[in-house]
Amino acid sequence: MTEGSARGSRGDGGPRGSGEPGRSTGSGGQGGQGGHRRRDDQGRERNRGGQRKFSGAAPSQRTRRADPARLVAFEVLRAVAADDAYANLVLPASIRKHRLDRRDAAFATELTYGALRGQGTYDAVLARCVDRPLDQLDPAVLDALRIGVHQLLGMRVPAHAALDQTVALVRAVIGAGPSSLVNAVLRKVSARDLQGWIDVLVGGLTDPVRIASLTHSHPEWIVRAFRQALVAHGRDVSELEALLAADNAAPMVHLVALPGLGTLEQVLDDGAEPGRVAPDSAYYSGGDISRLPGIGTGTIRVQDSGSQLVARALAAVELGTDGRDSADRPERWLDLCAGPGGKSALLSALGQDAGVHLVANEPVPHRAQLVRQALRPLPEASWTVRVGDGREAGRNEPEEYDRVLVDAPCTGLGALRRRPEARWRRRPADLVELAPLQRDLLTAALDAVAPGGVVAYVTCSPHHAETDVVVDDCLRGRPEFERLDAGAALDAVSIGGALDAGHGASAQLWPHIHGTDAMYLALLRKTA
Ligand SMILES: C[S@@+](CC[C@H](N)C(=O)[O-])C[C@H]1O[C@@H](n2cnc3c(N)ncnc32)[C@H](O)[C@@H]1O
Repeated sequence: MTEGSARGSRGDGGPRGSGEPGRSTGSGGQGGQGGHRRRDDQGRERNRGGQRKFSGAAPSQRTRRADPARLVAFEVLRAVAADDAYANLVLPASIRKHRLDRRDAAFATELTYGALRGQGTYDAVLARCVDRPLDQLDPAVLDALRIGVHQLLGMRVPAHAALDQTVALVRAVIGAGPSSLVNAVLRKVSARDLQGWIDVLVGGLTDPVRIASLTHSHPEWIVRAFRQALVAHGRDVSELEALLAADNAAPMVHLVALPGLGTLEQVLDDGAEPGRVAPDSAYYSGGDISRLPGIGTGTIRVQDSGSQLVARALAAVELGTDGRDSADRPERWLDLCAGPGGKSALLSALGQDAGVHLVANEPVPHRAQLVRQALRPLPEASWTVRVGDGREAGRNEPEEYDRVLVDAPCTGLGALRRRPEARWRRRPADLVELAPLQRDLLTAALDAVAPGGVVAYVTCSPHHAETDVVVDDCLRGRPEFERLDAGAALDAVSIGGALDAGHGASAQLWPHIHGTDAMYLALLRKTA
């Protein structure tokens, strides 16, 4: 597991002056002696001077005041576990509530996301250090332990600080009772580094899936699915390690400037890097994006480069001429599953010069409202947002559209790096539940597309059951559809023009190869 190795390491710079604005002092840490921690702009925590020993004071005698950044991480983990909350929604609110400065916010973010992503490996380590099954622990204590373990193994926070501060957190928010247990367990954990623990966990194992699962903190069924998808798309199975590791690295925020509307100049001046695969894109890791120019007006949007590429591929791919009357009229495009509107906005911007009218369909009213917001920078006459069930599009509007995007509801297994808790929440049963909807939506799109028109079937998941299997099922008995080379279509709209996303019946983007979410694309053209 690579979590935190870059962002969470310590000790690569000198100590800062104690009067520095925004420095978090915490309280009573380091054995209740009032020791200060310092964090740099990335939230890395540093030693004040050399390694210190663990506190001599009994856990029950130590401070009860929790470091606010750790408190934030704890609150988010609790909300995720107890309320099924999404970390990326709860975290910013908790950071605001506790008024963390930029450094503490970075530390809290790394601690929260790292503890969530690493949970599989960390729980396996904890199981070796706790004298009872983990499900017999108070869930709040288990979350506090995970926070402690990530500091020790994923962030390389000095061991004494990780222990003392986690014990302080437990005393403050749970009570003095479990503090001795937490102290004792974390001491045991601190005896090895991450690799040392992984060696212990996988020692004697032979099943490569189990080994990869423990090493890279993914559920085994997901490891198996990734392995199968790599092979299905002609990649070497040895890439699995890199793919899993990519899910554990904190991803950069990807930005897109809507063509004809936004410019990235200022964002790049502000420290963003130019995107490497999608045109008019950038990568940003400088924190709060809301202050970036263009974000407020919606002309620059947060969107993974993979999502950008699949939308661009659909917009650019050649239509068939047979039976189409598009020479006489502007094209009509349909985004069948549009909420929250990221691809709708890019599609509409891409279609402006050709006078395209985009219908963005979304059944959930509040998500449809987000689509309207996303489309706000585009001329109102060029788009329609509709609240409706996409499954009815084929019956209600047969052969109406020239290009149809089916960005299907899916497990999201291709975006695990951006949704730290998702891998533990998803179940194989979700695939079964989503399967009929995915098929119905694609079938509706096949019916709604005009002769010569193209349907893009897209998922942010590489799982075979919701990608190629769905497309194969829906195309059975539909000889009027031809599969286009989706890899070539992606190449044609990418920077450099050679993405290596596969040139078979479908294309697959990968985090470890393309730096994108694992987006799947199939392009299906209706012949006359
Ligand atoms: C993967 S998301 C789409 C993301 C969107 N294309 C974007 O880029 O912002 C799938 C969407 O499908 C919607 N959905 C669920 N059931 C649907 C249905 N029966 N018809 C159409 N859309 C549906 C969900 O509400 C969700 O907004």
